[in-house]
Amino acid sequence: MIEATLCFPMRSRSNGDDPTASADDAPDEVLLIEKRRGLGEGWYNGPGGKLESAETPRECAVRETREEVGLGIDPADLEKAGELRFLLNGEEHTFCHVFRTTEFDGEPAASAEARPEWVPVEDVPYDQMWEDDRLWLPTVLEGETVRGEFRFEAEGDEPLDEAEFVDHDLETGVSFEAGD
Ligand SMILES: COc1nc(N)nc2c1ncn2[C@H]1C[C@H](O)[C@@H](COP(=O)(O)OP(=O)(O)OP(=O)(O)O)O1
Repeated sequence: MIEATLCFPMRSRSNGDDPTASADDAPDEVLLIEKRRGLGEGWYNGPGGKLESAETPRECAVRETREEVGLGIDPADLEKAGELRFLLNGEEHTFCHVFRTTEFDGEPAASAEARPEWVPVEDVPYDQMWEDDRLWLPTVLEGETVRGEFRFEAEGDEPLDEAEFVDHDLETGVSFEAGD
């Protein structure tokens, strides 16, 4: 079983040029990446990746976001937003910790792994993303929490990103342990 993370940096569009903007404006843009290699290549997703040994999920989300798009994040500024279990042919394939943050340093920059893009939350390109994303990501981008199980079926040794999405269970408004 793979343990992995996804991180969704968010900002308010109006905090840029709009003189009437307030720091309290709700975040309405999310930083997505177009994945350039590996699992989910060519699709949009949040920055993220697999945990390295002895790394916590928060440390992984911080490291992957820095490596993929160059943003600096304090682990304490990550808000746990979800836990997703992906099953392939009935076996647990990936357990994914989802984080959201509005606190980060720097400007996103492309890397060998990812091309970053700020996207208004109403324009998230779900037709160019993992099929499960449209079920849980809107809730995460609204500031809520999710816990879900998503089941995929594949022929032979087909990888997860070529498998067929079959069904799911999803719970919203869940609580996570402090520090999770
Ligand atoms: C099955 O549905 C999925 N949906 C979404 N949105 N994201 C998923 C799904 N399955 C896996 N993922 C995420 C989890 C990780 O963030 C990435 C895959 O990461 P990758 O395998 O590329 O891991 P890295 O550590 O970055 O890769 P390297 O080994 O190349 O360093 O997809």
